[in-house]
Amino acid sequence: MTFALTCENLVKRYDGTAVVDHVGFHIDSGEAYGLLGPNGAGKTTTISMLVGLLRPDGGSVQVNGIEMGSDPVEAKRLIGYVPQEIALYPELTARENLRYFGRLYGLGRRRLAARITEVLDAVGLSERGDDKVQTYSGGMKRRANIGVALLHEPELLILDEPTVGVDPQSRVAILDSIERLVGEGVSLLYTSHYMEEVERVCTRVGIIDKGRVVADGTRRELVAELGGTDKVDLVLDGDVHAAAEKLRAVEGVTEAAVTGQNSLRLLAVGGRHLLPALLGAVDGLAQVTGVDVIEPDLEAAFLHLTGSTLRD
Ligand SMILES: Nc1ncnc2c1ncn2[C@@H]1O[C@H](COP(=O)(O)OP(=O)(O)OP(=O)(O)O)[C@@H](O)[C@H]1O
Repeated sequence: MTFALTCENLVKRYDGTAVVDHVGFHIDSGEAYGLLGPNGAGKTTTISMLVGLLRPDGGSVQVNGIEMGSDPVEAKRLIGYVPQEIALYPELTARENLRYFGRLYGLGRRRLAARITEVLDAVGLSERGDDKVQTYSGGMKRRANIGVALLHEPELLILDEPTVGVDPQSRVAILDSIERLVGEGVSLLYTSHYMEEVERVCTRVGIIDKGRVVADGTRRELVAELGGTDKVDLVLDGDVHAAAEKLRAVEGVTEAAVTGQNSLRLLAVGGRHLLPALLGAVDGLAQVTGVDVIEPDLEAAFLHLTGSTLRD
C-alpha cells in the first residue's frame, strides 16, 4: 500500500542538539492526520523537512511513494503547503495573487482561470476575491494563502497552525473548508496546539514533544493509554458520606470524593458501564438525582504523555 506521506527517523540538529529526534509517522491516502505539540516541540522543523525546504540530518520522506531526497520536484508537486507566515502580495487582490502564483506553478491559462474560481469558493472568498489583500483580516489572508496552496490540486495538504491569530469567523471558515477538502479525498497533515481543532478535523493524531513523537493513534487509542479512567459526577438526596463509603467499595471505582452537600465525584474505570453497580451500591442510602460521566479527552492524554499542558 502506498501512503500519502511516510517519514522515518527524521533528525534535525542545531548546534549538536536534536530538535527533531527520529520522528516517524505515516498518513494514509485520504486521511487527516494531526501533529499536536506545544510551542517549540519541533512541528515546524518537521514540516520543513517533509515539504523539502530543509534538508534532514537523517531519515527519509516519501510522498505518495516518491522519495523527497532523490526526486524533490515530483514529490513537491503532490504537496500543497501553507506556512505559518502569510506569503501574499498585499497590494494585489486575492485573484491577482492566485493568478501570479498559478503561473509560477506552471498552470495553463485556461486551467488556472477555472482553478481560481474553484479555489476562491473553496476558501470562502468568492465575494472578496477582487479586493486587495491588504484590506483583509488576518483570517482572510490565511484563507487566501490556503487558496494558493490548493491551486495545483495537491494530493496532500500540509497546514502549519492555520488558525493562529485569526478572527473567530475565519477560524470557522478555515475549519469548514478543510473538512470539505478532506471529504473530497485530499490527505491532510494539520499541526496545531489547539486540541479541539485536531479532535474535530483529524482522525489520527501524533503527539510530538521535545522533538519526538511520543504517541500516535486515534483519539480513542491515545485516551486508552491513560487506562481509561472516567470521572463520574453524582448528585444525590441522602447521606453523601455514607454513599461515598459504599461507592468506594464498588469494583472499578478508584476514588470517591464528596464535592458538595449532595454531590460526589468518582474516578472509575469504565464509568458508563459501572452505572448500574453504582446505583445499586447506594440503593436505600440515597436517591441519585443526577449523573454525569466525563470521559478522558485528548487534553488529558496529552498531559499524561508529556507532563505538560498544551498552552504552556
Ligand atoms: N534555525 C534554527 N536554529 C536553531 N534552533 C532552531 C532553529 N529553528 C528551530 N530551532 C529550535 O528548534 C526547536 C523546535 O522549533 P519548531 O519551530 O520546529 O517548533 P514548533 O513545534 O513548530 O513550535 P511553534 O508551535 O512555536 O511553532 C525550538 O527549540 C527552536 O528554538
